[in-house]
Amino acid sequence: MDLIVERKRKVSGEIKVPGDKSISHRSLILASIAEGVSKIEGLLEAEDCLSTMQIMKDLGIKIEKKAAGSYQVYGKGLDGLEEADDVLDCGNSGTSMRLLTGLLASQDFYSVLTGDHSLRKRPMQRIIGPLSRMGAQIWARKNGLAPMSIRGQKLAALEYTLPVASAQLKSSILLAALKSEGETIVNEPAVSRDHTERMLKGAGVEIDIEADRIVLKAAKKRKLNSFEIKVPGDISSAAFFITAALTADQGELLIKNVGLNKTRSGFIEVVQAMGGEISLINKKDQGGEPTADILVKASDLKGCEVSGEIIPRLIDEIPIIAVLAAAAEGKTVIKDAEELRVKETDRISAVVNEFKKLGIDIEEYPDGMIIKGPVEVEGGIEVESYHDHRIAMSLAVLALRTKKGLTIKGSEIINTSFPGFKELLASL
Ligand SMILES: O=C(O)C1=C[C@@H](OP(=O)(O)O)[C@@H](O)[C@H](O)C1
Ligand SMILES: C=C(OP(=O)(O)O)C(=O)O
Repeated sequence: MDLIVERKRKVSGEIKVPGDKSISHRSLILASIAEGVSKIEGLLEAEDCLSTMQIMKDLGIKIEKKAAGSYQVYGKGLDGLEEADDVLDCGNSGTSMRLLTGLLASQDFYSVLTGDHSLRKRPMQRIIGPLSRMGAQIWARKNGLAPMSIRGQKLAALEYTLPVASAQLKSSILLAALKSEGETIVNEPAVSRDHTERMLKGAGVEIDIEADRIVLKAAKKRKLNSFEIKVPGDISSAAFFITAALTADQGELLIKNVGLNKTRSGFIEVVQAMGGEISLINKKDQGGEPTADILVKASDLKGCEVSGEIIPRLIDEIPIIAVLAAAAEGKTVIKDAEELRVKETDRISAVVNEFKKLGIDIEEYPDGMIIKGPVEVEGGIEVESYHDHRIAMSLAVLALRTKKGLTIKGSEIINTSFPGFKELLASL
């Protein structure tokens, strides 16, 4: 499907973005293995999270929709899942596949996980390795690609240092370890999003979170209490609208109730380093996650360097940071971000290809890119989504400051994380 986005030089209004994708996946999974009924409000009803929901239903969990975004999950405890009678389909969602492989590795039955053509190219050896050391039996295609099949086993505890800062890998190990008795320790090379740890703790599991070292305490038998959660707005979705407002000629945008967990909010620090006028107001704590309203104004931006420990705290925001960079005065250097090459598409080459088509000064590096701005973009052409929601949305925001707009091909992929994006962008 084509998405046509015209030039728009004033961006203002008050909006809300849908619920956080990472927290939504985890709410569904943890509620399913908790004891009794959990209530989720503000769940992200996007294709990725609906894949996780369908899989939990396929594993015998009753999940009832009460209203838009509002669900009741009838958890059956850590031993309550049942073997599904068919293949479990994760669609486009790496989070579903990696977290659920961990969970299913310790369940006493057989499972097969697959996904769409993009997910079937993404690296799964990174989870198969540590899970196998715990005793898991997992088979994959050559080079550790899905479909994967799992013969659930009793697993041993593990101390493991992640080779990459990945919350999916960390969470996969923690979920696998829940039914083992010993102490499982995960060390990270840099801090990645910590929603799994916070939510496990909230559900009564004994877990110590010391920045880059997570300790799941030894226990004869663990149990998760059921919970009620209000999922905050997704900072990764808000980033597109923050960028639209910052790169406009005029206007002021208020985005209500966005999750601002430190392990996720590197994007806000980059906006500040670039001189963007952004303020966080009405700060709150919402079920163990910090939230705020974000007020952002059209700003003169300057280039900056984005590298090192901040990268995992803004990993999904790098394509939209590239859009900020193209509007900023001077050079923006993005490095240490080679993980972008194994997302829904190779996000470094996707951004570089499409920006070059548009006449933006951009250079590609193995671990990032250098962009020199500001650039007046003519537009009036077609650009590609590469079957990647974040590439599609980044190009849609870039289109707002082109002279002749852009046609974004394959834009239906946006529904994997942000249903209603097109309408919200048009409403500004
Ligand atoms: O755990 C999560 O919810 C996620 C972790 C990140 O992936 P990695 O763990 O591969 O870095 C991120 O890119 C993804 O969108 C969501
Ligand atoms: C990388 C992403 O998601 P996932 O890994 O769950 O497919 C993303 O949403 O940008």
